[in-house]
Amino acid sequence: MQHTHSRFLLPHLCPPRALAQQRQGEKAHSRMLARRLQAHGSETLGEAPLPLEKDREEKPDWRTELSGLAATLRQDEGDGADELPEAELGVERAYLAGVQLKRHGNRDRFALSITDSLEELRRLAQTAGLQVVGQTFQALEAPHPRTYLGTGKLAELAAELGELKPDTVIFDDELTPGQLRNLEKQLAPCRVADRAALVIDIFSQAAKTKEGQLQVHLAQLDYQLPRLTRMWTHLERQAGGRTRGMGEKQIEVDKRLLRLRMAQLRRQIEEVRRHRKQYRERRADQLLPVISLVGYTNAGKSTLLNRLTAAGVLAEDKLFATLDPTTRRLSLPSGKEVLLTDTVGFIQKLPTQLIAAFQATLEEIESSTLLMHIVDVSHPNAPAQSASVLSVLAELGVDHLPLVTVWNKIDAVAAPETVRAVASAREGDGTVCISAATGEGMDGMLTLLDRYIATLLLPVRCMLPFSQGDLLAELRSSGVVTQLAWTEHGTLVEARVPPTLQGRVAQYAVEEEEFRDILDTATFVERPGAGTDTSV
Ligand SMILES: Nc1nc2c(ncn2[C@@H]2O[C@H](COP(=O)(O)OP(=O)(O)OP(=O)(O)O)[C@@H](O)[C@H]2O)c(=O)[nH]1
Ligand SMILES: [Mg+2]
Repeated sequence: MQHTHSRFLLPHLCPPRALAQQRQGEKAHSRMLARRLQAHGSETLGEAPLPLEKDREEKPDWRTELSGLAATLRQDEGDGADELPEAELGVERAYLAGVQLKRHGNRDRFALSITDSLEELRRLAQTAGLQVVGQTFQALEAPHPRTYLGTGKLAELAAELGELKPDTVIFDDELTPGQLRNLEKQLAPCRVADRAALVIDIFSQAAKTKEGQLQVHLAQLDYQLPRLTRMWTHLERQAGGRTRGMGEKQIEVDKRLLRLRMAQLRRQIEEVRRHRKQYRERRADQLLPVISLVGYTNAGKSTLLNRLTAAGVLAEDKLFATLDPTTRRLSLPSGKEVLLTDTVGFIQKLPTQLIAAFQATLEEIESSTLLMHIVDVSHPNAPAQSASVLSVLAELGVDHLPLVTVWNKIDAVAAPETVRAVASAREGDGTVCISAATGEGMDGMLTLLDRYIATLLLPVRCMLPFSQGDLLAELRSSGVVTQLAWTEHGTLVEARVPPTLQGRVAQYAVEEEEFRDILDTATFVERPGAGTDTSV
């Protein structure tokens, strides 16, 4: 069961393999020391010493050193080269394979072309630290149910793999457990992985918070559960098929253990969430409207959060740079304060295990007042990326939330004027064009947010006792107060407020008619001006 404890699904990042790499490294280091000793005329040439922990601490990048050493050894001594192939030094070579669907239904009008999808897979592979050595695809009505590719194409692929000798072949779609088993048999010794495992591994590398790590671990186990059988085929091979029963029994035991572990993880996630929620509820700014930044991975969500709030979130040209949500306060031009949340990016063919595992994080999105859909308009596949974000939002059941579309990276498009014209002609309020990198378009975008937020707030009319001064202050800060009057019984308020605040003033609510009556007799009345200013 060691595979279930590993942090990664792809073999290149598994601890056992890392260990093997380390051992290889140590051997090489020993050989280097031995050769140095030889060069310096020492007589001690027996068992060369292993590098001490201390040595390694002083040279944190000992692998880089080893790569150089491996090259030297290859030149110097033929035998050394066999023991230190590139893969053993941390660079795993991968080959990519995909299927181009011959017929797209209307739903897939915006689906990525196979070349673009493979290009994206290449970027994913690189993000995971793999070196891509080649790629291929086949046009099919649908992936072959047993082998993903057709028989002829598979033979071709096997021959190509024989030539290029990559460590792993990665398929562009999630393979069924059956496809995975068959492909492993036919493509051995090359290992077989799929897009889902790759994305889950990248998430695993990126998760920083406890909750994020638990969620990724859950996704890994969920992915492994139906695929467990393959881990035990060696038992059957060893005994020429006679121990078949034993292997199967073991699988059952493993599956049960895995399910138990998953249940435990779910409980832990729930626990962490409860803590976070309690903490959040104690924060006063919980009552502010929440705007969530959603969008395709690498669209520029974190860059925008950083520009607007100096959040200092890591933003880089890398897929899935952000995994754990970050929230910051933001003042809109009207003076209204909102919370802006940066979320995990989406990708086409998002593994279902991840959607399930990230349900907790995505509930954050669910409780948003407004979504801001950030699109990298400079990307050649922007329409396809947009469409897949919208379909993931629908899959998550949050497509009912109001959404503002923001076309980012306008600085990087060839014809910005044309793009701007298309944007402003779009339905509804149009689409704002910005550059999170240069700051262009920020004012227009913030004004639009102000307008949206004002319309999204719910109307309330209430009579607050004088003892509820704090609540009145909250109404002013997170809502838009439209009328205010002082009476001998308390403060009469008409305002538009975020849904969270509406519940809290409900007990002081007054009907419109009653409101008018009290207003007529009020001693002092203020009309701050609807929707424009809250500084009453
Ligand atoms: N030219 C240009 N580049 C930008 C702009 N905004 C972001 N970028 C770059 O795009 C890359 C991705 O930006 P991020 O902010 O990390 O993107 P993200 O949406 O948070 O990505 P994930 O967290 O990976 O989902 C970085 O290299 C940014 O510097 C922009 O307006 N113009
Ligand atoms: Mg990010």
